[in-house]
Amino acid sequence: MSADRPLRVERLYRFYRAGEEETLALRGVSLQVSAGEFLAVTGPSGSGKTTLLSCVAGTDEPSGGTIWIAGHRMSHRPAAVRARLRGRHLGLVAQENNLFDHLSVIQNVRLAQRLGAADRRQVPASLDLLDQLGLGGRAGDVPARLSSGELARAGLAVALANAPDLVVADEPTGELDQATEDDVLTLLRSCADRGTAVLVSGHSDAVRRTADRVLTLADGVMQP
Ligand SMILES: Nc1ncnc2c1ncn2[C@@H]1O[C@H](COP(=O)(O)OP(=O)(O)OP(=O)(O)O)[C@@H](O)[C@H]1O
Repeated sequence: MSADRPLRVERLYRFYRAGEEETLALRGVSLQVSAGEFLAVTGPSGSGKTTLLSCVAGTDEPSGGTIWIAGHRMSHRPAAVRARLRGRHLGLVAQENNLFDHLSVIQNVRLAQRLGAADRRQVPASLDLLDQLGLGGRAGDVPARLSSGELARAGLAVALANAPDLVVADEPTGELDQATEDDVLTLLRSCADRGTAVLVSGHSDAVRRTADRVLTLADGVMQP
């Protein structure tokens, strides 16, 4: 087991307590994603997918277990350390768009690059990245002028702004029409084909078909 795999999750637990009520959302989940691999996590509503991906992204803290991102421990670290690791190693694809409305597409990408503080030599030129995603002609437009497909691409450009080791997308295709869903999955697939590790949650057959490997969560437990 290599220490510098883009993602390693070991025996992850997450309890939620709300008053008297306790929910065990993750019960000893382990998984790994290799460079260039597209892993889909599927499972019924409430099975723990969002909880798992939030812990991986460091926006939530697990109750037990360990998460390693590109050889760095993400779990049980202060929020500021998790945010720094997220900026350097992770690209997050948000369900709602992750763009600032008053900035153009290219300004959004450049802002993500300034905040991410990744190794500058690895960071793609912002316009090259937009060209790769078919958005070169939209660089100067604000999000309100983009179609839903272009918005999804622009969100992905922000996620890829710092050449992340791992892209995490929680149900990225949830609200999208079929053509835009196919578009987003094709782009995530090509990220994996260029060597990035990709972790996606989702229900659809298209997500399952696009992935190299599909794992199923049920009631917080990864199914064999
Ligand atoms: N902040 C919270 N407080 C209390 N319980 C929570 C919280 N977040 C999630 N849960 C519970 O944890 C379990 C897993 O939820 P989670 O959102 O991770 O599932 P999911 O598989 O992503 O569902 P969906 O497909 O509907 O998004 C559920 O029982 C949910 O009610």
